[in-house]
Amino acid sequence: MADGTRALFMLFGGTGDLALRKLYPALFNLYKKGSLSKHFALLGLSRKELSDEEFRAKIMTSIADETADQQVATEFVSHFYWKSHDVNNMDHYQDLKKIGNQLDDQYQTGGNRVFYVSMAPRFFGIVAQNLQSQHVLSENGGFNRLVIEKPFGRDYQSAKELNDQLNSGFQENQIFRIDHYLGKETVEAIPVLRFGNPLLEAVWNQNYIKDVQITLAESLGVEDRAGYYDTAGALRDMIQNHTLQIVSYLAMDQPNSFVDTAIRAEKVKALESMEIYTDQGVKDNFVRGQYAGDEDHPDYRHESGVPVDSNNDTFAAGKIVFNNPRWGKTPFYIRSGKKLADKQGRVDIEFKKPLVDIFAKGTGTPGELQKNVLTLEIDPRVGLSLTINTKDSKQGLHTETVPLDYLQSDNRAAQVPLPYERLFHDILNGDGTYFASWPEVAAAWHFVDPVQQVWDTQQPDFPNYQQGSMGPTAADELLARDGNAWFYRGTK
Ligand SMILES: NC(=O)C1=CN([C@@H]2O[C@H](COP(=O)(O)OP(=O)(O)OC[C@H]3O[C@@H](n4cnc5c(N)ncnc54)[C@H](OP(=O)(O)O)[C@@H]3O)[C@@H](O)[C@H]2O)C=CC1
Ligand SMILES: O=C1O[C@H](COP(=O)(O)O)[C@@H](O)[C@H](O)[C@H]1O
Repeated sequence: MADGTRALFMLFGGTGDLALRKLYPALFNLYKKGSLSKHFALLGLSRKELSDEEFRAKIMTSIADETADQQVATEFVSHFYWKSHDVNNMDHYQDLKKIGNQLDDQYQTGGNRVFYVSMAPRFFGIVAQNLQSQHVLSENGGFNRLVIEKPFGRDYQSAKELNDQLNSGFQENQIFRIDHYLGKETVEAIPVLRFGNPLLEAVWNQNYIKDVQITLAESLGVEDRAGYYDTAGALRDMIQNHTLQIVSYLAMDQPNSFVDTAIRAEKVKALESMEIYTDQGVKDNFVRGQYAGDEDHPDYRHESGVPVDSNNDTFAAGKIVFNNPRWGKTPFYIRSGKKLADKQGRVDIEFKKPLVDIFAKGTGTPGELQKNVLTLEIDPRVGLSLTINTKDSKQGLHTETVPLDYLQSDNRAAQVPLPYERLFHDILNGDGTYFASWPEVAAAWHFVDPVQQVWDTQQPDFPNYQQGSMGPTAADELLARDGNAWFYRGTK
């Protein structure tokens, strides 16, 4: 990993939930695998007053599940330091500057700095601006990289304002907008599946693909995040970012080479060719939902922290139409929601049937040919399968469908890097392939904003789906109108 192994991390929100649950374990895994060398240090920051030792004890707890080897864990945490820091207090940045320089010298970091803002979104821009104006950026010839958590704005306008703030101190190639779905094994594999297999890429278009379905379903509800979630909803929380990012990898044209700039350029073109809906288009092509209660579980409006009159969407589904030659008539259906039948992240690609079914009038009792379906499983299993038509083993000609399957083994799954581990690795390498660029984020908001605007002005008929179902019936009708149906129906 060349010089990327040398770095000083400044982690804003160092005692936060995300840092403790995801970020430190991911860094620890990189350390165990040798991707982080002895030339790294991490300065944890928040308003809390902690000693280095108290901070290190928190890190030990955070990484406890990742190792039984106390010596490696102790070595790792010895690289961690704490500074009480209020991001609104300018004086505090002077301390950051001094400590940063000391740690650079002590760990010979080469002046490389990663600023990770793992805080509430209202602080993203403030931190970026203050780092620049208070001269905390490395001036020793190393790199300066800014990592921003989600959500990136709540509409195009707020995202643009945030982006302008970030740009005051950082250039686009220094900004890493985290979308943890892009660190998932199956999502990262999409470009390889498509561009590494001519037999797939040759048919990856409207001539052969009937429709594409993306499902990011969760069985959990809003849990303890109502404060955030009730201001976001499924459309902003899961569709604008994770779902449309997956759409972009599925829909883009082949880049000239597999480098981040070329890939991002193709992703943007795909996202910008999505049809932006009029108000009527939104009504025809998008469905929202909110879950009902049952005898054992409250409905969404009675979850802790949710207003009893909330019209927030806990489910969103839609149809995407592309105005480009590759996809012209092929719809992409997307859906995501909470309290659905299963935790299930997947892509189902339905191919067209042969124009003529020559087996339909054969001898015996022929079966009807079925569509080929390529399924990419993202969560909880990692795998892929392709259903194909073949002959069954009985006497006479009967067709049947069999799957060609790949399912990741438990053994292999145990070796797979965590999503945040992959993303940290890429940040250290300066590789933005699996991060959302600003034009992609902007295009996604341009698509989502009209939907949200219509929803904001219309009273929904909530609640409208049962917990444990796959969402409102209107989401099934959306596909039925085109003569299609969701391939994945849930296991309940
Ligand atoms: N938690 C999760 O599972 C996920 C979180 N995210 C995103 O990650 C980010 C962080 O979320 P999460 O960890 O849950 O948030 P938390 O509320 O758990 O942590 C927020 C952190 O910010 C610190 N903080 C708050 N105000 C200030 C201030 N003025 N100056 C300095 N530090 C401050 C807090 O510490 P203190 O009070 O001591 O100052 C705390 O360390 C958010 O953008 C969220 O959307 C994204 C996906 C999942
Ligand atoms: O970004 C988010 O993702 C999680 C789902 O992530 P997963 O990796 O568990 O599939 C979702 O629960 C959360 O609401 C959203 O903010």
